[in-house]
Amino acid sequence: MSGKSLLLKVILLGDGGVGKSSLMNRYVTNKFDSQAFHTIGVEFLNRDLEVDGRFVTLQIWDTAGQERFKSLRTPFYRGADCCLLTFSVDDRQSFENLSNWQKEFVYYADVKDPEHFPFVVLGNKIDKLERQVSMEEAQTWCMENGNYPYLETSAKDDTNVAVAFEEAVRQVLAVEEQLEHCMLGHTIDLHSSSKSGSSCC
Ligand SMILES: Nc1nc2c(ncn2[C@@H]2O[C@H](COP(=O)(O)OP(=O)(O)OP(=O)(O)O)[C@@H](O)[C@H]2O)c(=O)[nH]1
Ligand SMILES: [Mg+2]
Repeated sequence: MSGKSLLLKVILLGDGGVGKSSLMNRYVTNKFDSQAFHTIGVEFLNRDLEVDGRFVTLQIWDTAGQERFKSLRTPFYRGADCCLLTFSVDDRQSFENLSNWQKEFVYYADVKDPEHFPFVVLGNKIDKLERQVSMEEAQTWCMENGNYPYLETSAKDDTNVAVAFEEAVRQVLAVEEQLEHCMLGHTIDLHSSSKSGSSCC
């Protein structure tokens, strides 16, 4: 199955101004705009990549973080394979709002099994000297809220941007593999007289 290209939808959520559009644009067009405008509603861009031998078309959905655009962004959460919860390391409030973003996503995307949904947390703008959130604090939040991967990025300097999107793909593939494994377990179970089939689901 490694020959087929997989279409994955990943969605960037987080407060207005944390750098979601800048991360997407850096990754897809390798450009950075220091005077970027706030996003209104949603925008998306595609990029093809290969991760661990799998060919993937990543459809990156960039949403408007400002509260007044809530009704324009939430209809687009459904069908997302991965959610990138983004904050800015120089903006404490954007870090404290991560839980709200997570809840908003789970609700509007109608995620059936939130505990196993692949979230990845990004602390952006690490090029800035005046930090308000330490790496340790962000890592602790990730551990306590679902053991999510945490990556520190800079869209400006192109630090860890590709790594972040690749990690999103890895998280989705890992969940997919687990599901395949479970389904295989059930198949074996149906034809087996013993009750020793897989019970991972
Ligand atoms: N220093 C620095 N500035 C950044 C970085 N990423 C984004 N910015 C700047 O931060 C501002 C906001 O960036 P955006 O990408 O528009 O933020 P956003 O999260 O898309 O904001 P909304 O569309 O309102 O939700 C812009 O002026 C960017 O140039 C970064 O890594 N480092
Ligand atoms: Mg934006």
